[in-house]
Amino acid sequence: MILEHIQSPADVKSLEREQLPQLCQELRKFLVQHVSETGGHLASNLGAVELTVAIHRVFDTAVDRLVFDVGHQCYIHKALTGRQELFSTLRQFQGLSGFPKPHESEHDAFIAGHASNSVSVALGMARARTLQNEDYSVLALIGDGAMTGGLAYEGLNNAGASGEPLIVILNDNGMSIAPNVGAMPSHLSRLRSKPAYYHFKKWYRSLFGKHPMENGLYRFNHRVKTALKKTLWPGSTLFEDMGFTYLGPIDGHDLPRLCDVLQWAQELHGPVVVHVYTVKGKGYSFAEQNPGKFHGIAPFDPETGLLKKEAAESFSDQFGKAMISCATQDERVCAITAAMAEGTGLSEFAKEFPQRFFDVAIAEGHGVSMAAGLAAQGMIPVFAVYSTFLQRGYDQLIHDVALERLHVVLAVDRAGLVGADGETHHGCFDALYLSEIPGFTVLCPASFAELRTMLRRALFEIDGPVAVRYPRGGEEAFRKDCSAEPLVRLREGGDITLLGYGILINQLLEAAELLEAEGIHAEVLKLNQISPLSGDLLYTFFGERKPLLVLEDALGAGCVGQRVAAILTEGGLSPSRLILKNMEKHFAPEGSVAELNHRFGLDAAGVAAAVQEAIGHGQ
Ligand SMILES: Cc1ncc(C[n+]2csc(CCOP(=O)(O)OP(=O)(O)O)c2C)c(N)n1
Ligand SMILES: CC(=O)[C@@H](O)[C@H](O)COP(=O)(O)O
Ligand SMILES: [Mg+2]
Repeated sequence: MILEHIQSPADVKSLEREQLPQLCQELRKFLVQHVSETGGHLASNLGAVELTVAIHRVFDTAVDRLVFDVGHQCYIHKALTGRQELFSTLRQFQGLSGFPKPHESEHDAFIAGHASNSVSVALGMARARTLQNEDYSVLALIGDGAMTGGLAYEGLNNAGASGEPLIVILNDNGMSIAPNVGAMPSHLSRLRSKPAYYHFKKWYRSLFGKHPMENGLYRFNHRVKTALKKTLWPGSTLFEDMGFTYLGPIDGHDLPRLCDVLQWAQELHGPVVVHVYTVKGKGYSFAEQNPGKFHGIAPFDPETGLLKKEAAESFSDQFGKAMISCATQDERVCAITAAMAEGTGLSEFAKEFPQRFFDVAIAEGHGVSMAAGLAAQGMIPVFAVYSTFLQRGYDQLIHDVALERLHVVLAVDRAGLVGADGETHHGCFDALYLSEIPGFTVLCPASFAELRTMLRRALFEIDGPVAVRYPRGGEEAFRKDCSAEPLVRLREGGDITLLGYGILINQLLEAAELLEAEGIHAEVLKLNQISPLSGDLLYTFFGERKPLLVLEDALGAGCVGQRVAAILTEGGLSPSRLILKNMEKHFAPEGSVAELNHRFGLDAAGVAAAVQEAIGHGQ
């Protein structure tokens, strides 16, 4: 066994070249074994094994800066940088994160989770290095999916022209989570089919010995050749036009070649794109055959590739079905996804209504603006998007949608705590930022039936922009009936009001039971619409002044609880005591949703304890 002796990248460097294929084989086995137990992002990591080993052979990530894009492909890097023994805790509460985390290791240069920012971050680091007169390499490792995001082009545009030494490694496997879409993937696939130029470059370079950049003639020729090529050769790549030296395409599973090319890229001492093509899921047949399923997978049996526990029906599944029914009824209904068709439950819709389904790639801002355009011309666009990724479209929501009160519907999936993906992926902001935008109606179903009803209301009854926000996963214990009213009383009680929205209502109902056993009678109110909040409606429910607890899996500042309390105070009905149970100013880490709710005191026990502390037993 080689892998068990790898404690740091220095151990990778000290291996003989002949030992490297075995290391790669062991790494793949290690990945499959661990991810099958914990769940995680398997396919992308399997495809990046040789590439990561090559990076550690050529660079020193304790000094050189390796910026991962998205970061879901960092597992091999973690295994090679002293974190192998933590893999049994991968993506668990207080365990090893599934994404790069600078606080975990000096080898993790930057945090990651959201796509397409790596080139910008790397350019910032490269500029800092130059300003500080230091000498190290900066690398951005970006996939072809992440390369469809607009932010990547802002970075490339700036980096290519800057002349800063910076290496962008483009790991092109033809896949986002699903097959990649759009013009850029087509450009890349054309490049993949034309490796001849790279071979010529390689041969020409070999004429100048081991370190051609040290040869003045080579350096001069390189500059002349680049200039001539830009002027005369119309087939140059987008990257070259942007000011990068383009090296590729290179077989990303050919380790010796990868090492040579990375060395070469380092010596070029300018903006370089290394275009590597890989196979997503490489080396594990189930993942190679079905890279989408193994992109991010729950625990599975490594022998059969089957999930250990079949996933229960989710809000996303229900949303997908409801969308088919709405689109059947009304030809104006369209669906938009930003590379998350499967995750948002839209795969069947895409098959049934291919003309009215738009995958815009990893481009949430564009998705919002395109929805605005569709709405402006009389269609009913529904943009299904994870809460966390919608953050990328905040300006477009205000500028392109809200100012003209366009009827754009947002299906905000993964609202609230999401679990194992951790701080970069929780949807703890949308309830605040959507409610802030004038004219937005924000609906919060707590059951499948409510999701169906609210989606219909959003599409066919409510004017202007509407968001329907619902959580990751399935229904909980809440009574599965459905209420369309903006505010509903679920339980009577004279000692305190417990107010919540979405599935957190389950914790409130459970807390009310716990409190009842202690002799505290809690009323439970459920907000179905968190914006706009009607004073008149609130006043009818809060006629009698008593303590109020508001439960939210959102940040504290600007939360619904604060807004409700302000409205009540304005109406002279301020609660006798206000208890806001939310995440205050904390980013939640990874962990199961139940563990995280417990950590922040948002579970039934936490709510009951807060009530008891605030109003005591003697009520
Ligand atoms: C802004 C943003 N939108 C969506 C996602 C969800 N997402 C995570 S990985 C991924 C596909 C990335 O494809 P690629 O960069 O090619 O990496 P691969 O998985 O193929 O290695 C998507 C859409 C995200 N992380 N960030
Ligand atoms: C890395 C990434 O951003 C996605 O793969 C994300 O992890 C998907 O999350 P779900 O598992 O909730 O679909
Ligand atoms: Mg890809």
